[in-house]
Amino acid sequence: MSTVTRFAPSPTGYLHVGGARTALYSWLYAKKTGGKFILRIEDTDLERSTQASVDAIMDGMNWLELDWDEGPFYQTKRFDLYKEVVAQLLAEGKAYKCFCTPEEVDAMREAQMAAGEKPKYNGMWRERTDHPADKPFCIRFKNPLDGVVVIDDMIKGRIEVANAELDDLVIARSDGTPTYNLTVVVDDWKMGVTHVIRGDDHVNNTPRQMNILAALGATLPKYAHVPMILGDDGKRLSKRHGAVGVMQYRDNGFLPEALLNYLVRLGWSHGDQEIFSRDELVELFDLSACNRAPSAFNTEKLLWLNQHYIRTSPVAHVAKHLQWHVEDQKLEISNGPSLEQLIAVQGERVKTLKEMIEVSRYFYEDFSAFEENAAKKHLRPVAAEPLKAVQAHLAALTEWTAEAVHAAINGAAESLGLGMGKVGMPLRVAVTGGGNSPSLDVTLALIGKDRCLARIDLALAFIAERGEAA
Ligand SMILES: Nc1ncnc2c1ncn2[C@@H]1O[C@H](COP(=O)(O)OP(=O)(O)OP(=O)(O)O)[C@@H](O)[C@H]1O
Repeated sequence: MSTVTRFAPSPTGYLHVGGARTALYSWLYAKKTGGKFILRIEDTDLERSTQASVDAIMDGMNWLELDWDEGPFYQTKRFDLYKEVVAQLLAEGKAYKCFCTPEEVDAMREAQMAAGEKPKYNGMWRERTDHPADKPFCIRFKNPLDGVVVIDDMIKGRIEVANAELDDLVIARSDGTPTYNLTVVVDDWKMGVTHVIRGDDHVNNTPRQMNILAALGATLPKYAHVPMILGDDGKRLSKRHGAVGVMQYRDNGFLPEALLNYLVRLGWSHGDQEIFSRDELVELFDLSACNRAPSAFNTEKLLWLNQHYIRTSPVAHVAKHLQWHVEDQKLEISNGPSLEQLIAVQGERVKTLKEMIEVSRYFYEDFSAFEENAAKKHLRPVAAEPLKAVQAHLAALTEWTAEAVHAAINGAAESLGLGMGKVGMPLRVAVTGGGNSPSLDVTLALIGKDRCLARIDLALAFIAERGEAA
């Protein structure tokens, strides 16, 4: 039987990294075993679910290239099926009508708590047949009274839960709508899910769901409960706790493979290997090697991985993702270096694609002011002579290449008997506006001759003005 896994988010916001990692593990397991990965939208909470959230979740999955083989299936479109299953359980005596009012259920719980007992529905309507004709009712599942449910969890190992701990779960509300555990059970069953890989926030639901599946005569799937990713506050990341959405990482300049590599390692390891290509992951990923403990998000490591992928990925691929930031930051790049050229000079120097564009504007745009600290330090009156000399050497060049620029800077320094630094730093501030840039020869070559000469004029004017003011 081939593997079927699923990712089943509730569309109540964007896809955050906790959900994304759980989706990734389900996706990897399906790919690894040559099976199918299903996307199911658990949208039965009508008040909180929105189509915009469904779109945001799919955007996140698309960006991470977690492609689904089937779906998205919407639970709200499957109510007839759920109702049929509830009716079947009722007809077979595996579920029953409960006429308790919410007040009665509350009173029952309060009395149990006052007596020091664990609050639990006491099954008072389980065997009754004296059903009132005109009172609303919900439908409860007849949970077995004895025995234990054993979850042979692929990550957590064996978990045993006594049936005595589980009460008779409501599977349909008094308005006839099915409840969460019922819809999940029906879908996992009808969709032929063989492996339920989900966050361990669901582990308490599992024995209840297994009992309902057994009552339906369904083959039980295998379960793998993935530990939570925790936020800085030590609580599980969730939309309600302001977790960062996957697309925010795109906006912040991360490559999808860096986030994917980071997420897979956060909770799974293969020896001490840190870098995994997608193909390697499909080959090596193994649920039994997942951590049992929760993990905390570490941005430093993600940045390190991002830098690695910026440096080592095919330049055309990085350029494709960089283009998004060009547009996002509204940079006009037609009259400057190509993105491939930019990546070649800045790739080693930045940690994110966003930063790459932020620090590269001078290649494409003139600036109206020099960075204050850099100018204070390097555009002083003593810099005027070296700047004039280097400008003359540069102006005389007949070809504008990094080598020629290099020779011109050297020539200017030698003519004045100065070290390279005395010429180089003022020149850098003059042409880039600040004190940080890739190597000067390459930088000037990419900025272009006319722009460089004009910017040196501006720097000289700035120095002159400064001299007068002093
Ligand atoms: N912090 C987390 N770490 C790992 N997995 C998570 C985390 N939060 C949710 N998941 C898993 O992601 C999947 C989708 O969950 P869901 O759509 O309910 O997201 P959610 O963030 O938990 O929602 P909400 O914030 O509304 O509680 C489930 O399998 C869930 O267990």
